[in-house]
Amino acid sequence: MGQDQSSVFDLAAVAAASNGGNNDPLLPPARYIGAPQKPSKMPYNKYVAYDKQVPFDYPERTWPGKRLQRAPRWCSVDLRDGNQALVNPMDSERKLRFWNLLVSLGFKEIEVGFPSASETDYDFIRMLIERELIPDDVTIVVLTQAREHLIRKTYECLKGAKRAVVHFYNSVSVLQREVVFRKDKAGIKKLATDAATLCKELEGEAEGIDLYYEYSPESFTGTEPEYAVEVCNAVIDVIKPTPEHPMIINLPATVEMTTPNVFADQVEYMSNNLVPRDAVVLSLHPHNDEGMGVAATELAVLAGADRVEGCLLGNGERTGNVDLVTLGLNFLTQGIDPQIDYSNVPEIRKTVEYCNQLKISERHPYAGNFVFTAFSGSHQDAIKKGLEARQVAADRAGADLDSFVWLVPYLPIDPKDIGRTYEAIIRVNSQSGKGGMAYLLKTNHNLDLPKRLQVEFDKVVQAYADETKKEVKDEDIWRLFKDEYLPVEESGATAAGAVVGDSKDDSLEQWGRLKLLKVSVSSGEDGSDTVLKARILDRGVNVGVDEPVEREVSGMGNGPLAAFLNALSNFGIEASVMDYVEHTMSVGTDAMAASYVECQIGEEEDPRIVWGVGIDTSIVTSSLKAIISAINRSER
Ligand SMILES: CC(=O)SCCNC(=O)CCNC(=O)[C@H](O)C(C)(C)COP(=O)(O)OP(=O)(O)OC[C@H]1O[C@@H](n2cnc3c(N)ncnc32)[C@H](O)[C@@H]1OP(=O)(O)O
Ligand SMILES: CC(C)C(=O)C(=O)O
Ligand SMILES: [Mg+2]
Repeated sequence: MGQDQSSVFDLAAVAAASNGGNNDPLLPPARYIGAPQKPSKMPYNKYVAYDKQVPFDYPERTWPGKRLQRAPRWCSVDLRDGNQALVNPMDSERKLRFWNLLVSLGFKEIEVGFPSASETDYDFIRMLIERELIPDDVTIVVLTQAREHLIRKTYECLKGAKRAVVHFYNSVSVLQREVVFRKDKAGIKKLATDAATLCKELEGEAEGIDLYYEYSPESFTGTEPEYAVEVCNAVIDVIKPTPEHPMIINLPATVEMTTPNVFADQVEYMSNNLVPRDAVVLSLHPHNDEGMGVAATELAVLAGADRVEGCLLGNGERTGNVDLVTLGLNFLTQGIDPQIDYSNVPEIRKTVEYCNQLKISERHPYAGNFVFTAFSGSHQDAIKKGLEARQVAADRAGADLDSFVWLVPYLPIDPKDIGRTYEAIIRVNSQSGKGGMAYLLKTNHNLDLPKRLQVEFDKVVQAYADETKKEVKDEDIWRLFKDEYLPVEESGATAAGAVVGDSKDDSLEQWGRLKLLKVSVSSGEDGSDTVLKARILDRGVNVGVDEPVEREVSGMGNGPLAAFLNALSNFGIEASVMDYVEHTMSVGTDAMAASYVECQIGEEEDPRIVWGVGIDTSIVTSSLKAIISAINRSER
């Protein structure tokens, strides 16, 4: 170790002794409700606040006032950093599959491996070069430590490539200088400049290759930014990039150890102090140790970074490299072209999971199974209303719905834009409300239930959800709905003259006293009243026990509904219609209609308010069936 500082552990111990360095005893107590929180047994005194390890402030920062305006240059490091983090590193078949995916998505810079580290990496890169699998507009990047034999091997591997970036790195952090390299600042800087000098010397062996360089002050986040500038500028001085032939200075958050605002300050400081800045592509290589990789990257882009390295769906060392899919789609949702084609996220996910032999989480942004699914009632209600309002607004504007502006509560992106569907947007469980069930009935069964009917049927669904304690699938909702509202057909038979639209489902118990078999409607003699004749099966109140009887009844009224209610008085049933809604369910000659009636049934002093539903090819018949449905339900 050099003489320019005492041990990092001594400094840390001093800071830790003062409560990690940042606990402020003078802060007023936090406001709270109820009992105060108790001190935990967590060993916080072991840890040292970031700015006590590497003091840094940058009041000149300008990034907080900036906004994202264009996509950075993207570089995938899946085949190198992602690969080195896998339980089973990719074989050449998997690497090639990943490579093909990256090329097809539009990546123009791809780090293809660490050729001096393994034969697999070396051979894979040779295969790409020799089989001419690298499109002219794609640049490969190869990584090497700043060590002579590894650099030499790297150049050997590149022979025959058209264009390549040699990426060399060495750690420069306070901790690694002391514990890994056991060198002082000057010694670490020399490691970097020696590597740069060797690279320049080896250029003779890289004849015919359009060669570029990338240097990473590894563990940048644990490094004094002033020192990182000193090392990077020394490397730049050796490489001598120009604006026409720039080099990449890549700032790795090898370990994420600060809040994103501090990282952005560090990056802006670097951006302002690298010389000559216009010959440098300033790059980020964020990891996600504290779960803020995406946030840190976005702020650091505001702070001046030109380029971002990461992995698809966030694979990578420990908690991963920053997720390029999330980043790209975050740009998209800000109205900025990500310049990478993420229009088929399920396909990307399939390939990434296959190649990495690792599964992503159900909640993974944009790609997880549940990210377009709402279980909770108020979310479902808002999504349903939002989708409907958007449709209305697009129709009003005469615009194509697929390209119409996307504003839907709880859905930051149109699932269709990334190859996902609406199918699973709304799923129902005990946390759901009427909106979810209504959405599924509308989307999957063309039934647009009136609001009060939704409220009524929701109680049935809710009771089922509470009883089963499971998700209520669309097929469950449909069975519950049929069982509740639609008269059940006798198993295996269709009664003579039966009207269509009855539910046939052998698994449902048959119930319901009345069944409409046939109906005819005509005008009365003076043309003012409607005369209705109906054949009705009366199975008795105790269905399956009482003997069924078929009865012909007739009635008159100022319309089919009134005439039918009048006819039903023959069964001693008193009913009146309070609300009536109908709609067609499909178009064409065999179009079906759905009717919903809210009926008051029974004595005036003790009436029951129930909804009934009818489905038929004839609107009139569907409305009569809806009345039968309501009456049957009132007696159930
Ligand atoms: C943050 C990152 O992701 S960096 C990339 C890390 N990726 C990988 O390591 C994957 C591939 N690496 C490997 O397979 C191996 O490390 C190899 C083949 C490259 C090198 O293997 P080895 O030489 O056997 O060993 P190892 O990696 O342990 O080397 C450690 C030595 O290199 C030095 N070293 C480590 N990194 C660097 C570097 N970037 N530049 C210069 N020296 C370095 C260490 O200080 C240590 O030196 P010492 O032996 O004098 O103590
Ligand atoms: C080699 C460097 C760029 C790296 O992967 C890291 O620091 O995380
Ligand atoms: Mg890394």
